[in-house]
Amino acid sequence: WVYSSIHGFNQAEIKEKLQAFPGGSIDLLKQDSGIAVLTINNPSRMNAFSGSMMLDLEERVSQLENWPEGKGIIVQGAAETFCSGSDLNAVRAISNQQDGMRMCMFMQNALTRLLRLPLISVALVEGRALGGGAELTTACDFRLMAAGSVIQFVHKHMGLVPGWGGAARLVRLVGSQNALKLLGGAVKVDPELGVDIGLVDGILEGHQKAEGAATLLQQAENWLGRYTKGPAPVIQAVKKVVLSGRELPLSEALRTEKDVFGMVWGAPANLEALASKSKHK
Ligand SMILES: CCCC(=O)SCCNC(=O)CCNC(=O)[C@H](O)C(C)(C)COP(=O)(O)OP(=O)(O)OC[C@H]1O[C@@H](n2cnc3c(N)ncnc32)[C@H](O)[C@@H]1OP(=O)(O)O
Repeated sequence: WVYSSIHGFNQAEIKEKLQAFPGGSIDLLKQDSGIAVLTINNPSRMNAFSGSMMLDLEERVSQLENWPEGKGIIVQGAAETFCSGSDLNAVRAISNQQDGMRMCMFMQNALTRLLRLPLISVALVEGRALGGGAELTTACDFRLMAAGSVIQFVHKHMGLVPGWGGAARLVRLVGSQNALKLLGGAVKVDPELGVDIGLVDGILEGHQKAEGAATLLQQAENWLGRYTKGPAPVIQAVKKVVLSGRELPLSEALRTEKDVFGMVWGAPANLEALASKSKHK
């Protein structure tokens, strides 16, 4: 948690406020494969985040934090587009300083917890990821874009900067020079530019209607499958050591790595591998 009561954050207050802006949902499907699909679902507003969807998001993240069999997660938008950011109707209604700060802290908490899940996460971007939608993509470990899609930090055009943690994460992903260009120019990032600057990890074939053709979700599941093959405790351990390396100072990250190593050492997957005398040719 980035913010708690010691930072003057009153979660109950903002939850009550957000509840007053209903519409849409965040849907979670946990699959037997250990891959969950989280869908941003508000098609009549291009999957913009209503207040109740912000609350839903936090609830879904809590459910994923308690999923021992989980290995990966794909975040997608409903109806062939990703997410157009915050719902501008809600934004207008809470445009005062105090509510804005509370919403910002609430969303930073939720998205930080999403990124810190012990699951390998992928944002599957089809259509547009705008404003807060672009920020959401940075709260995943990887981003895959369908041909013709766009990620755009449109905040400057709204007289804003990112507030859901998107700027801090973007700098870590693409470096400060590229982040400054993307935010300062509100640049439309297409899949090719995304790959060039290291924001995007793969480009998916356009949505194919032909019978037998893989859907974008299937393509994303296949892509993620390379990294989630194996027992859940091992995949979760992989995510934990990378996360600590990414977020913590070196000595702390090393101590965390030792603790995580202690959890997999001598555990069933390790003993099975030793017994099978596997060769890594
Ligand atoms: C810290 C967070 C910062 C933020 O996220 S600020 C919000 C940033 N996002 C935006 O400003 C997006 C504004 N919307 C647009 O640019 C366009 O609607 C967009 C997404 C390019 C789609 O354009 P079109 O394909 O022409 O479709 P359209 O404009 O007719 O939209 C269809 C319906 O969706 C609605 N919509 C789209 N984005 C929304 C949003 N963010 N909040 C609330 N409603 C939104 C839009 O008003 C329209 O509704 P209606 O059919 O007129 O009732």
